[in-house]
Amino acid sequence: MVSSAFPTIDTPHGAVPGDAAAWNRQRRSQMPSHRYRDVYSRVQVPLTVRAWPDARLTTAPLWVPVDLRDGNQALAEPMDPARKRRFFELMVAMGYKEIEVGYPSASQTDYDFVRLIAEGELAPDDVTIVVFTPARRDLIQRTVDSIRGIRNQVVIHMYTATAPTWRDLVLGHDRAELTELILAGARDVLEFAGGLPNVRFEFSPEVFNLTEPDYALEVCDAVTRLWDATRERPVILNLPATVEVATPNVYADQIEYMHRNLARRDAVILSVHPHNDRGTGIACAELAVLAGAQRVEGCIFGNGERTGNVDLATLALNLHAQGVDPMIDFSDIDEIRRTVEHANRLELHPRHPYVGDLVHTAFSGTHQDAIKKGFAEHRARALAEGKPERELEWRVPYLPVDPADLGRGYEAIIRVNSQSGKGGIAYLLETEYGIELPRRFQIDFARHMQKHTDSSGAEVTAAELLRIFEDAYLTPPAPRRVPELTAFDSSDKGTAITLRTADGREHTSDHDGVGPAEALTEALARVGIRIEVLGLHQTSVGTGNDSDAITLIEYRGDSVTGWAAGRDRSVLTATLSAIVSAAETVAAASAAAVGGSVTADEAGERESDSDSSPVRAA
Ligand SMILES: CC(=O)SCCNC(=O)CCNC(=O)[C@H](O)C(C)(C)COP(=O)(O)OP(=O)(O)OC[C@H]1O[C@@H](n2cnc3c(N)ncnc32)[C@H](O)[C@@H]1OP(=O)(O)O
Ligand SMILES: CC(C)C(=O)C(=O)O
Repeated sequence: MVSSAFPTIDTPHGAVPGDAAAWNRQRRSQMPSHRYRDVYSRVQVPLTVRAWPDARLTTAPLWVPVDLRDGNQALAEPMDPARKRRFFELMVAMGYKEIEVGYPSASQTDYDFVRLIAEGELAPDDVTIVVFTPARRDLIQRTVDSIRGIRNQVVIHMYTATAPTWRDLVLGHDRAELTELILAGARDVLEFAGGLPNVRFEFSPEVFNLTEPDYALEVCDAVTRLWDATRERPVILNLPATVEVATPNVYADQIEYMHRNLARRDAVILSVHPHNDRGTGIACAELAVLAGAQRVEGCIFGNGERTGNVDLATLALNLHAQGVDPMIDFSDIDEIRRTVEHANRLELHPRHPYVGDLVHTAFSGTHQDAIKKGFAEHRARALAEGKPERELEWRVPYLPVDPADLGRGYEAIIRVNSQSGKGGIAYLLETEYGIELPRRFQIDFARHMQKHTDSSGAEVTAAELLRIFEDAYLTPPAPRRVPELTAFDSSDKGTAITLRTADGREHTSDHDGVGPAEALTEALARVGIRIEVLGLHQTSVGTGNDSDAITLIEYRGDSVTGWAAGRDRSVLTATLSAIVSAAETVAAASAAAVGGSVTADEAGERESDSDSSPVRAA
């Protein structure tokens, strides 16, 4: 219940409590939003019952990349022939079967590229070539000239804007006059290309999304009648959201309206062509397919006029990520990206869906922890089910798809900065160096890391992580206080240990019935350094002949608890080093403590010279 004494803020679903300042701000901002109510208002769609909200995407639509036409016309520097060719070959290799290759009447480069296809071996037989033209006789003729002799299936794609603002301001025609202009163009297309058996036709009422639905329907039906659309020679009706102006549900309604009401529906391939002005081009395309669209035009990674055409890569990989085969090969997404960036001379954003440099990377601790656990579960399930990891159902949290599906490795998945936690740190050391850290050690190490990242503010690479690990655990504090271990002889009968104290005296002791770690702690106790090893963990760094053993110990001294590590080719020496390193911290803490327990961190700075190891004999 909202108290009447308390200010409220209006929301789309009623008033909610809010503070007075927010309330005042909300009454009026400086934005002149009222200017946009009429010009770009959405059209009214006469649809009362809609099926699209309950529909599901179960198969890929027909994809038509228009990078070489719509994408190209949006570039500051349109593609040169070499770039066009490389891009075209990429699209063919990825599996696209229908490709809009240009606007042959617009430029010699576009014309020549179509001729190159017509005269050469560039396009495999099963690839349909689409050429684009306005409804102008001279330009239609030139377009048809460009495709002479081509062996491939061809689509001649004719367009004219049909929305009121375009009719009034750009073309200067009312509805009837514009219909006549369009039909004249359609007749020209028929006259020049109707007799070519490998040619089909496409019509786009440009700015369909701002065209009155009844007029869009009238024009489209008139065109399919004139072109005599049949199941054998279907006509493509492409309904563009040329400038995206409304929420995606409105576009879905518009498409469903056309889908239900078009004449010759079974002789029409219903196509959509969303742009991305509101940032919802993807949603428009997906909902349009739910609403009846069978074909989608767009650009790979979404180049195109203003904010771009709909991004075909994201659309396809969205399908992939929900278990539907996109029918296009994205298994080397970085190579695709390199070619697209080269052709367009535009870089992709690091957070671009599926392909950006950072889209498979987690910096934040809880995400890293979840990913690490997800990977561990994935590997364990692969072993348990005896299946290759690449074939298992994917359940790793925060990664909607397995980066390996896109040809990416796992190196970039976890990166460490001040937002990271123990999980990410452990993951990086394990994947880069093979060092496996026990959970309690991870917690301790994460504190060291946090100090480092808080003060530097920067990202930490795996190599820096290893150095911080070495400084924190492998390098004993200075000055040295623990007697030097000069002899360590272990046999079935027992262990003899010699320690040399600072005054040069040697202390030899025998230890029967205990392991090497316990023997050393006993020997240290005899020279006054009491240390208890609470836990001992073995791991290694590196692989094969280049690997070193690492021993991690959790210890308790008189006034200090903590972790220490030792590293050596031999497991025994690594273990003894870890104990001596712990003993150094205990001795330093005893020297420093005035009472109470201190942690290893508080016991003193560690020197960075790793040659200072006091273990000599083992
Ligand atoms: C939404 C889209 O992506 S549409 C595609 C847009 N792409 C491009 O424009 C790139 C290629 N375009 C070009 O190279 C040139 O604009 C050309 C060759 C097509 C035409 O050039 P020009 O003859 O110099 O005309 P210009 O571009 O200045 O103006 C367009 C004219 O065509 C008319 N027009 C525009 N679209 C169409 C159309 N689809 N059908 C018929 N006429 C049209 C305009 O009303 C204007 O007529 P006007 O001169 O009588 O006022
Ligand atoms: C004319 C069509 C296909 C177009 O490019 C657009 O509307 O953006």
